[in-house]
Amino acid sequence: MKRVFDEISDEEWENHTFKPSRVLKKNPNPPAIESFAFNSRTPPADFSDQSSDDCVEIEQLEDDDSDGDFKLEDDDVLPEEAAPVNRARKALQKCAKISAELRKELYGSSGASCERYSEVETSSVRIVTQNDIDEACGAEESDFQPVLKPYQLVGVNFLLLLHRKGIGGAILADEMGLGKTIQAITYLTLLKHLKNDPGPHLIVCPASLLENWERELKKWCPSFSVLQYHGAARAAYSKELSYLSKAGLPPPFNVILVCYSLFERHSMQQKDDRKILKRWRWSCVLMDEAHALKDKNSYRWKNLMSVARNANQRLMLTGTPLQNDLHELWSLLEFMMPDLFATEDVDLKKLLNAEDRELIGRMKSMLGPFILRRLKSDVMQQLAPKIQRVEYVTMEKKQDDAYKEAIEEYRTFSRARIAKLSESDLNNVVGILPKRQISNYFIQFRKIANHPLLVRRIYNDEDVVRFAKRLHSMGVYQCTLDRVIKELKTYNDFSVHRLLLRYGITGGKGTLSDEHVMLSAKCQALAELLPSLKKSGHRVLIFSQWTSMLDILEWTLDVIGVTYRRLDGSTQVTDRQTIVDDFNNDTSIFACLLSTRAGGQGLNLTGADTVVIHDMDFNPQIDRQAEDRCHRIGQTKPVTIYRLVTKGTVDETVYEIAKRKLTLDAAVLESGMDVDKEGEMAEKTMGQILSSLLMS
Ligand SMILES: Nc1ncnc2c1ncn2[C@@H]1O[C@H](COP(=O)(O)OP(=O)(O)OP(=O)(O)O)[C@@H](O)[C@H]1O
Repeated sequence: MKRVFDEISDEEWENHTFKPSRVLKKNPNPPAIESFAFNSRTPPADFSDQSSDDCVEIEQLEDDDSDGDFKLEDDDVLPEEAAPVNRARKALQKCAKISAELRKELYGSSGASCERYSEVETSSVRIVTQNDIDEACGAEESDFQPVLKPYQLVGVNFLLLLHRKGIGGAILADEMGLGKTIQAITYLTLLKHLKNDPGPHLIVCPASLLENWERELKKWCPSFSVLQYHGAARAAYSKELSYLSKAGLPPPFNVILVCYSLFERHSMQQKDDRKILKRWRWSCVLMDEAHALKDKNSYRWKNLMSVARNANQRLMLTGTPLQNDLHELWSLLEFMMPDLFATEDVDLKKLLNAEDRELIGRMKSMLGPFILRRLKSDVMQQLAPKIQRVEYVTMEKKQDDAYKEAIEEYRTFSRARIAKLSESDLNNVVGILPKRQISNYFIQFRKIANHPLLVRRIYNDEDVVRFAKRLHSMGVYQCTLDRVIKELKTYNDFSVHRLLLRYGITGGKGTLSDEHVMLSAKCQALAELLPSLKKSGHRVLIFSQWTSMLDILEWTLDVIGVTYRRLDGSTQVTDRQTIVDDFNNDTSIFACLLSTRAGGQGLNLTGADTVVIHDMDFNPQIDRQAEDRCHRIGQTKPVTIYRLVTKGTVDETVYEIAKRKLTLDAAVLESGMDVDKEGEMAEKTMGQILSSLLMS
C-alpha cells in the first residue's frame, strides 16, 4: 500500500490546516513495546531457535570482550538480486536472531523470574556506576555534580550494552521529562572516557531544542566541543567544514547540533550541508523527538538516513509511545539496522504473507530488546501529581449565532449538492461533499467554537471593498485594486482589524474594541480563571494549535492585564531558549503562550504549574506532550491541566474522540489492531460529525 507522506515542519505548521490524527495509546502499562528492563512476559519472536530466558545481571557481561557479536557476517549479506520477499524474510529472521540473543544476554535462561523495572535493584545493572560517571565527567574538578537518578543509570548502561554488542541502533523511549537528554549525553561522555571514542557525533532535534541541547552538553560534558549548525549563522562555518570534509580531515568538534529542517528541504544550501555531513563517518547519530522518523517514505527519513547510514550507531530518543503500525515499526527497524532492512517500498503485508496482527506482534517482540521505556509512574513516585480538569464553556448569543449561521450556510450547500446527485446516502456527507470541503467546513466550525473573530462576520463585503480602496489609494499595495479586494475578502475579522490598526484606519466601522475580543466563551473563561490563578501564586502555560488564535490570546491577556511571553514556530530559534529562561526565572511573568507544535516538544517550562489547553488536538498525545512541559523533573508543585471545551460545538466531539482514544481498551491495541489508515480515519471522523450537523 502506498502511503501518502504528510510531514509538517515548524514553518508549515504555522499555515497548518486541521488534520486530526491517529489513535494513540494512553500511558500503556506495560508499555506499548516491551522494553528490556521492564519485564520479559512477552515471549520472543518465534523466528529462530530460542531458549527460555532468565534474569541475569548485566554485570556478568563485563568479561565478555566479544564486541560485535551481532554484526552481520559476510555470508549473511543478501544478494542484491534476491527477490524482495526473500530479502525481507531473511532480514526479519536475522533481526529475530539478534533480538533473541540480546534478550538472552539481558534475561538469561529463565526470563519468567524477571520483574518489572521498578522492582529491579539498580545495583544489579552495572557496566558503569555513578563513580564512573563522576570520573568521566570530571566532577571532582568541577562545581557541577552530575548525579544520575537510578533509572537513568540503568538507561546509560542499556546504551553501553548495545554498543558493546555492536548493535547499530537503539531507542530510548522514556516518558517525557524523565531526562533522556541527560542519559544520552552521559552515554556520549562515557564513550569517550571508556572507549576512547570522542565522536564526532551528530545530534538532530527540533529547532526549539537546539539551545537546550547545547546548554545541557556544556553542563554535563564540558570537555566536548559543540557546534550548533543552524540558520544564517551556519554560513560562517560551512566553508571550513566543506574544506575539511573534502580533504578527509576530522571535523573541528565532538558534537554538531542540527535541526530536522536540514533534511527536509531542497535548497542548494541544504543540499550542500547534507553533502558535508555525509562525508564524515559519525560515531553516533542521535535523533531527538525521533517519532519524526516514523515514515520511511518522507524526505526527512531518506535524507537523514543517507547521512546516518554509515554511523556506528543510530540512537533515537522519543517520549511518545510507539504504535501498532506496521509501517512505523518497519521504518524504525530499518533506521536502526539499514543494512539488514533496506527494502524497496513494497506492500509489507503481501510481502511477508502474514496478517497484520501476527506481523505486528512479531515485529514488536523483535524491537523489544532495542527499546528502553520507563513511565513516570514506575520511576518517579515522588513527581508532583497531575490534575486534569475540563472546563465546559457556554457561548453567548453572538458566538452562538455565528455558529448557527455557519451550520445553515453549509447545510444549504450540502442540500444543493444532494439535489444534483441521484444516488447517495442522504445521511452521510462523505460521498456528497468533496474531501477538501469536509475538512474546510470542519475547520470553520472549530474556528468559531474557539473565537468568532476567526471568521469574517462583522466586516461585510462592502466594508472590505471600502477598506481595500482606501489602502490601495494610500499605496499600501503595489497591485491592482481588484487583487487587493480579492485578498481582503479571504481575511477573517481579526485580520481585517489588525490591518486597519496598522494603517490607522479607525473611523466608521474601523478597528474593533476590547469587547470584541471577549466575544468568545473561552476568552471569557480565561478572564475569570487567570486572575484567580495569579492571585493564588500559580503560573500558566497556554497552548493553542493556531498562531492566529495566539494573536487573539495576546490581545485577551492584555485586556485581562497579565504579563506574558510567547513562543511559536515563527519565533527565531536563537530567541526560543531566552524566552524559556525568562519565563522560568522571572516570576513576574505570569503566562507563556505557546503553539502546541513548536512549544509542545522538549521544552522545560517548570516555572509554570498550570497548563491551559485552549484548543485540543484529536490526537491526545500531542496535548500530553504540551502538558509535560511543566510536569517533569524539576517540578515541585502539583500541576493542573485545564482543557477548554465549548459546549454544543464540534469541540465537544473532538474532546470525546480524544478521550475515547486515550481510554481505548489496551488489549485491543496490544493485539495489533490496524490503525494505519490515518487519513481515512480523519475523514471518517469529520464526515460523521458533519453528517450529524448538516444532515439532520
Ligand atoms: N539527573 C538529573 N539531575 C538534575 N536534573 C536533571 C536530571 N535528569 C534530568 N534533569 C532535568 O530534568 C529536565 C527534563 O529532562 P529532559 O529534558 O532531558 O527530559 P526528556 O526526557 O528529554 O523530556 P522530553 O521528552 O519532554 O524532551 C531537564 O531540565 C533536565 O536538566
